[in-house]
Amino acid sequence: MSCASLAKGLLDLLEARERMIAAARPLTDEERLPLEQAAERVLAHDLVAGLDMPGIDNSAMDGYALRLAELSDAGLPVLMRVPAGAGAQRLPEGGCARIFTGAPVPEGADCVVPQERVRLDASGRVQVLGEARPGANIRRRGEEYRVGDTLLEAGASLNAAALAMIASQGLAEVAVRRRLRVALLSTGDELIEPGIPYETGQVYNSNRVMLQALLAQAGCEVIDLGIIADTPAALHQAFVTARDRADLVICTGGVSVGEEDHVRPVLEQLGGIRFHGVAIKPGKPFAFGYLDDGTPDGTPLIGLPGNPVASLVGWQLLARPFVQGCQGGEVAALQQFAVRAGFSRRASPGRRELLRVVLDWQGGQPVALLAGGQGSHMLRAASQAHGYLMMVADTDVEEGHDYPYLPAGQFVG
Ligand SMILES: Nc1nc2c(c(=O)[nH]1)N[C@H]1C(S)=C(S)[C@@H](COP(=O)(O)OP(=O)(O)OC[C@H]3O[C@@H](n4cnc5c(N)ncnc54)[C@H](O)[C@@H]3O)O[C@H]1N2
Ligand code: MOO
Repeated sequence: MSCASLAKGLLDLLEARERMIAAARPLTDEERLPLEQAAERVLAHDLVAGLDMPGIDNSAMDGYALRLAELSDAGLPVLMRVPAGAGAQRLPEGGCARIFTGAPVPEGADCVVPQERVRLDASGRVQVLGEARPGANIRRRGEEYRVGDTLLEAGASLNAAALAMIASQGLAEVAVRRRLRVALLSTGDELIEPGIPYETGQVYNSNRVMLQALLAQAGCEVIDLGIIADTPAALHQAFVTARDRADLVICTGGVSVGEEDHVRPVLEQLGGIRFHGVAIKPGKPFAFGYLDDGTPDGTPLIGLPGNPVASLVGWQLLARPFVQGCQGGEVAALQQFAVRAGFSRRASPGRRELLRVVLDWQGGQPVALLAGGQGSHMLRAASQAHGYLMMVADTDVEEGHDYPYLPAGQFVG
């Protein structure tokens, strides 16, 4: 989208995202962890294979290992039994071996025939039914990778399969990047914590638990500073405390333009703003800057809007890639593909709107339907959406036309 069509003073979403990614300075501190504590952490160094995989030629099936050249109508006697875990052995001439999945293929054998494809005659000799091919059902030593190969690159996120692969190398520990320490604070005198009796005009703090969950999913250590009073002095004090304890400060609310919105002026006093305002709906009053001298040597601060869905979108599209970059992880490009809209909707002037939608499969094709109310305070649709249908600023959605769809799954973790 050209900048000319953006609402005045607002950055385009993709430019703001690029700026956040470029601003991230990867943490260099690392720690060694037992594998059972390393799930979803970021690998600190390339992982190089110390063992061939598989380590031996082994059977992929329960069956019989044999020499193809010795097969005849007379069948082969079973001369040995090789369970998984057995040591190296040689197949005697003129016979075959009973073998099990994962067991070492005895030297000399060039094929494993699954037990379903043999018949044992009255004397217990093995007759192969159908054709047997050289090398069939033998998993060769090193066929997946060899000693010295790079298995994972530094920055990889340790998912369950990655942890299993590290374990399969015989390693009990792994070096990972230290968790990013994030100070989290909510502003707003109307806010009360869940569990407290409600009085008219008050608002339960829903951003706090949402961001705690999102930060935990992203592998951060959360320093929760709770609700801060809506005064410049209280916010000033909270930012100083946060700055001294954390690598990054995230606050929600008070980031718009009213006289009750103190985030921007206090950030300007204590450091400097890099940008404020992104041409998206929800999520417009997103702010990014640094405490201390306002340069990247200071502590970064992200101001998310108070409206809960605006806060969620600001996290997913802008704050999360910054956090991933700071953790030394990979920041994937936004995943999107075209999906048909099952509704029509008027455009927002000057902002891309991210509609919370569910996919309905109609005749094998996905069709996007609104997941519910689209106000930036409406959590119900956000909690049920499968993803976002991204509208172009100033362009209406017309039912039956295709639009970019961003699956929500890409924002998890
Ligand atoms: N004159 C203008 N007014 C507003 C503009 C604007 O450009 N000009 N922008 C609007 C947009 S867009 C948004 S988004 C909001 C964001 O405002 P703030 O970030 O300053 O947030 P608050 O005013 O503090 O709160 C907005 C809304 O969200 C509720 N809230 C705040 N914190 C929480 C929380 N932790 N949990 C649940 N709900 C929260 C708060 O009660 C308000 O209802 O500004 C528009 N206004
Ligand atoms: O950008 Mo705000 O999030 O529309 O409500």
